[in-house]
Amino acid sequence: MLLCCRACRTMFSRLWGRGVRLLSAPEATAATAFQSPTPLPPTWNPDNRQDHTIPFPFSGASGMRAVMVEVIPLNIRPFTMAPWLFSSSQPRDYSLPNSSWSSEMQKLYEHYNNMCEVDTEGGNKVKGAWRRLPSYNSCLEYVTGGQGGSKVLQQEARLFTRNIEEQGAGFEYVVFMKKHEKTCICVFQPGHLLEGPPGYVHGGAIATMIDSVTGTHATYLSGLIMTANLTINYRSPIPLGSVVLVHSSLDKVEGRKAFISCQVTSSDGSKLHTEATGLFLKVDVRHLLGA
Ligand SMILES: CCCCCCCCCCCC(=O)SCCNC(=O)CCNC(=O)[C@H](O)C(C)(C)COP(=O)(O)OP(=O)(O)OC[C@H]1O[C@@H](n2cnc3c(N)ncnc32)[C@H](O)[C@@H]1OP(=O)(O)O
Repeated sequence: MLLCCRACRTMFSRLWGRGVRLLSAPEATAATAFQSPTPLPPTWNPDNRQDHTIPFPFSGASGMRAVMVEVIPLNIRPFTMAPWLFSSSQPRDYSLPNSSWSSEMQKLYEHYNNMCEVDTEGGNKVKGAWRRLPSYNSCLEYVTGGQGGSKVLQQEARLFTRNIEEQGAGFEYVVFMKKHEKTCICVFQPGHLLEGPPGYVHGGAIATMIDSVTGTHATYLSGLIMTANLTINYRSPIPLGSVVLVHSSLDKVEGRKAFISCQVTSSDGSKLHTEATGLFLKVDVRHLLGA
């Protein structure tokens, strides 16, 4: 971490005593040498090819004094760190269309969105079978899970799938839920940063999407949950930049356990890419906070 501006120094002061220390001059030199500019591999899309370099050493406004500090990993859980690290003002809904969405993605979004409940001019809601689930940091009003759950989710931390700033580069997706049938469908457009085999999506990125969609589904049905088990079979590769559907359906609930199955298919449903089953356990908020 480089203390180069007021924001960095503010964050540093918040983290001081929680696993952060100043580096000595030789240590700082070694750290900067280690982080020299590294070109990343070319991206999957020939039209989109560019060398990504990390500008370093930092060349900020003149007159600023940069200091290296080391962040020592401590047993600090992300939920307890979140309020200091993420402090933008208004939560943004990352599941709304943006300019990176292909026309197919947009079309599928509109298809499901047109079947969702809508607000009328009189302020009433007209019921549709489907509901669009807003992204992690703007979903509080819909979450089952009581006050404790709300407190955890009230923070503005983003699910990591929503942490790639460049639109279209990572996980572009929107989830819709059909509550009465206990199903969810996610329209997913994987971007070039998710590359695994050349031109195809990395299996870990597919697992991430499956966990996120089924986990979100379980959260809306049961409140706070954690994934206990996820079993995945990869049937056919997913081309980067394509649009696929992630189908999630609740199989059964047994006490704290929700069993959910999932299929990833091509957008017309004709090709099966991946199938999975997951077990989600309802947890107390204290479990997440490590109490
Ligand atoms: C609004 C949207 C925003 C929210 C949107 C969020 C979307 C993203 C969701 C991402 C979710 C994640 O990735 S969560 C991160 C990945 N997961 C984790 O890190 C979980 C780590 N594991 C744990 O914390 C724990 O092991 C738990 C919570 C899973 C279970 O612990 P526990 O609560 O103490 O339960 P325990 O007594 O052990 O077990 C209870 C019962 O479950 C069974 N059980 C427990 N684990 C397993 C297992 N792996 N496979 C089979 N069965 C199991 C036990 O046999 C027992 O059955 P019986 O004897 O009662 O019959």
